[in-house]
Amino acid sequence: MSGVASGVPADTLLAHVRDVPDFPEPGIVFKDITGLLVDGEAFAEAVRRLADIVPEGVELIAGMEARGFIVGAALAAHLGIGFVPIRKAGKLPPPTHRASYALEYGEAVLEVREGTVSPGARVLLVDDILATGGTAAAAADLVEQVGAEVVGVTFLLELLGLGGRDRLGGRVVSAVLSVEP
Ligand SMILES: O=P(O)(O)OC[C@H]1O[C@H](OP(=O)(O)OP(=O)(O)O)[C@H](O)[C@@H]1O
Ligand SMILES: Nc1ncnc2[nH]cnc12
Repeated sequence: MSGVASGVPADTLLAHVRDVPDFPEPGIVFKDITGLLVDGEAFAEAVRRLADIVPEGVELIAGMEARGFIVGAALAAHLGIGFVPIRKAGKLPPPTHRASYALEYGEAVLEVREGTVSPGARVLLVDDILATGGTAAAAADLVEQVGAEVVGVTFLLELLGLGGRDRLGGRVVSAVLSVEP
């Protein structure tokens, strides 16, 4: 499912990502992608670049609340395939499947509505940022709980040095951009 790579350098996209020190808590440098989303050309370029690195054979995209909805749904529409929201606890009516996880700042529970991911479906997980990998690992557990296959995990931005890839074990992991945290 490769798209045509454009000539826009990756650092042009990175220039739209703002560093916010000590947010949401002291010691965290928050990578704010709002500037990339609000610029139509940059957002479109980001979606094309995500499409370029989608593994072959993906049937469905699952995105993690909330920023994974933005990039995941845009990518799914670009590719013409379906999108499943993986939500934080308490947002979806029952019945749901659940998985708990820890992230760079705090802990949370993810849920997916029963019946939205079919057993055997070839699913690509999509999120904006890979940090410790806790969110993506929990989302992968959820998808596998229902008997579907995680064919890859794709991010807009990978924060290097936080062990995210290690946390995702032998999975196919790809990212459009990468930076030191
Ligand atoms: O690799 P990890 O350490 O798990 O961190 C990455 C996750 O953290 C952020 O989400 P956050 O939970 O802040 O929620 P949001 O998308 O609702 O802002 C980001 O959008 C990823 O989902
Ligand atoms: N440093 C960071 N910036 C933005 N989102 C994040 N999610 C986890 N770590 C993050």
